[in-house]
Amino acid sequence: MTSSFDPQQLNELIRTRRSVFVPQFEPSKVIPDAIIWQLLENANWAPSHKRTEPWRFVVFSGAGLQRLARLQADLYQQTAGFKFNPAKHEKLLASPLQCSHVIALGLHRSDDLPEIEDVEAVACAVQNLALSAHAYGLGGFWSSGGVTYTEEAKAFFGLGSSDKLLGFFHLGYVRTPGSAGKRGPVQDKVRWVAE
Ligand SMILES: Cc1cc2nc3c(=O)[nH]c(=O)nc-3n(C[C@H](O)[C@H](O)[C@H](O)COP(=O)(O)O)c2cc1C
Repeated sequence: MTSSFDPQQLNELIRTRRSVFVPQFEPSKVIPDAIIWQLLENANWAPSHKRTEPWRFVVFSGAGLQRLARLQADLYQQTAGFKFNPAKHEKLLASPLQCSHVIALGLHRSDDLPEIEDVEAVACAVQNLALSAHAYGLGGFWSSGGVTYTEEAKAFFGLGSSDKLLGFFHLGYVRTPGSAGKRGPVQDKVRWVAE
């Protein structure tokens, strides 16, 4: 079977995708929801063992970003204890408002698979989302900070007690591109057995 895709384009897309962080976003420039749906559709085409499709997304935009900011900051205040850091609290309040959209990344547990397979499938979905954002000329990054792994956050994102919140994908138009990426040689991570 011959492919109608250009592998060079895919190589370029994958290798030039960079995490673009909130201070690099164009403030107050909003991505059309139709594009966000394309990113979500591509995320939904990720593979999953037994087709459990464990990814669950909650999209925040407009006034929803303020709700997210308030929720994160309040939850952090309630759960941080002696580690409470006012600068972190301030950042949790401010950073969603500098994004076009923030997508909470949830994992819905399947009863008949090891948890790691659900995590793997959600990670595939998030990578589809990240590459799609890059293809549309958007910036974004996966954050697992803030309230990500707190039990208290789950209910707000429609997750049950055995489900997981894996973080947030922040999205915006790029004002300041990141520096070139860097990876160690793939040869150092591969063992090739041919005989
Ligand atoms: C599961 C996961 C969690 C991450 N969490 C954070 C985070 O909390 N804060 C952050 O600045 N970057 C986070 N990142 C982004 C990484 O810092 C980034 O991917 C890495 O530096 C490589 O850069 P690149 O994405 O431009 O190739 C996360 C990435 C992954 C895959």
